[in-house]
Amino acid sequence: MQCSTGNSQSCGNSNSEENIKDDEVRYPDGSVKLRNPNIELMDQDILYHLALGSGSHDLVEMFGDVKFVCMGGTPKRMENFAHFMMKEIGHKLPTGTQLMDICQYSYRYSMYKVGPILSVSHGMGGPSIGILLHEIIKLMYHAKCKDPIFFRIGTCGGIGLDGGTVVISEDAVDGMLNRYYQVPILGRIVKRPTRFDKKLIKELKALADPEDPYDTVTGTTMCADDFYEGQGRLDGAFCDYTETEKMQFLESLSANGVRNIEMEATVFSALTNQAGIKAADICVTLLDRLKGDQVMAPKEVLNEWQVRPQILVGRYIKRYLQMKGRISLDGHGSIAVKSPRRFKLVQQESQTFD
Ligand SMILES: O=P(O)(O)O[C@@H]1C[C@H](O)[C@@H](CO)O1
Ligand SMILES: O=c1cc[nH]c(=O)[nH]1
Repeated sequence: MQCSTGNSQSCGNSNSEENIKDDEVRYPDGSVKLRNPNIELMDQDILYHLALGSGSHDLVEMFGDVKFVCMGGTPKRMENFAHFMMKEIGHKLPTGTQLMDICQYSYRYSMYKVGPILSVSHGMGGPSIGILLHEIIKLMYHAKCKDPIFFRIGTCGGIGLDGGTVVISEDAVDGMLNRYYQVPILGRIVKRPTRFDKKLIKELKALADPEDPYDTVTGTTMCADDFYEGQGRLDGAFCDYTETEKMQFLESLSANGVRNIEMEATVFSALTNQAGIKAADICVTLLDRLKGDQVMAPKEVLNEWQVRPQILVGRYIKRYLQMKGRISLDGHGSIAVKSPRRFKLVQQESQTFD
């Protein structure tokens, strides 16, 4: 297997774009521009799977202040993340109100809003996150959100990494190690390059605390279309390969820089890249796939591990808001500003938080 370069030639399709121009995806004030001329000609746009619409809801009023869109597979994780962020940024709900699932009547996805943070579940696999991304990107457009940043906070299988390790994706490849997301459109295969924001990756990595009782690493993420055979497991309902073949495959992934396997990275990186939206995928490993297939860690351990990507993203968001003067520097909740000097260095190094 070879990693393709992911440029328009190797993708072999005119829809793969190397450089997306700013004015194609942003209005001068930074608000999201859609690369679909049909939408602005429509009387209203029904965001069917979110149970929201541009005709039925005042989307600017409801979502205009959103800066961070955080997504992960399960409704419970995203509800917990919303509560966690509420404490972190000291967000107070109006008296007598509580956090509500904004999309409860979609019966598809769950969505919570905490100030400038949206916390949304995406279900399992490419098609599910793909539909969500279309509608969330359109939501950003209708709400006139400015330069939003997207995070996926997920789980994965590690390649040569212990359970509980946090992996920040540098690249996303499919099960053939192609650096593109391939989708049939009007009877043609369209290949969209997968690309994460390098600066964002660097900033996140720098926010890993040496005192964290787990490792935070970066590397290539393989995105599979299946949990079992698609990830070379021996324990699916079917298996037509040997353990030796499985191990050869996993070793070849490792040799190609793949550090984890999950099921959304290609779609997530390709569609955010297509929309000109900065994005990062941060997952915790639930096991080392070089040592087994079954997820055996006890529920309490898995629950603790799942929080680790949230802590990293929480640090990023909190520090962003602190730098923007939107929350106080002495901070709230459990993510203390342990090392302001280090944060300053991160900023100087990457000239971020613009
Ligand atoms: O974000 P989550 O934990 O849902 O992502 C991974 C990839 C699949 O959707 C799922 C498989 O168990 O977990
Ligand atoms: O092995 C794993 C664990 C979580 N999610 C995956 O897709 N694979």
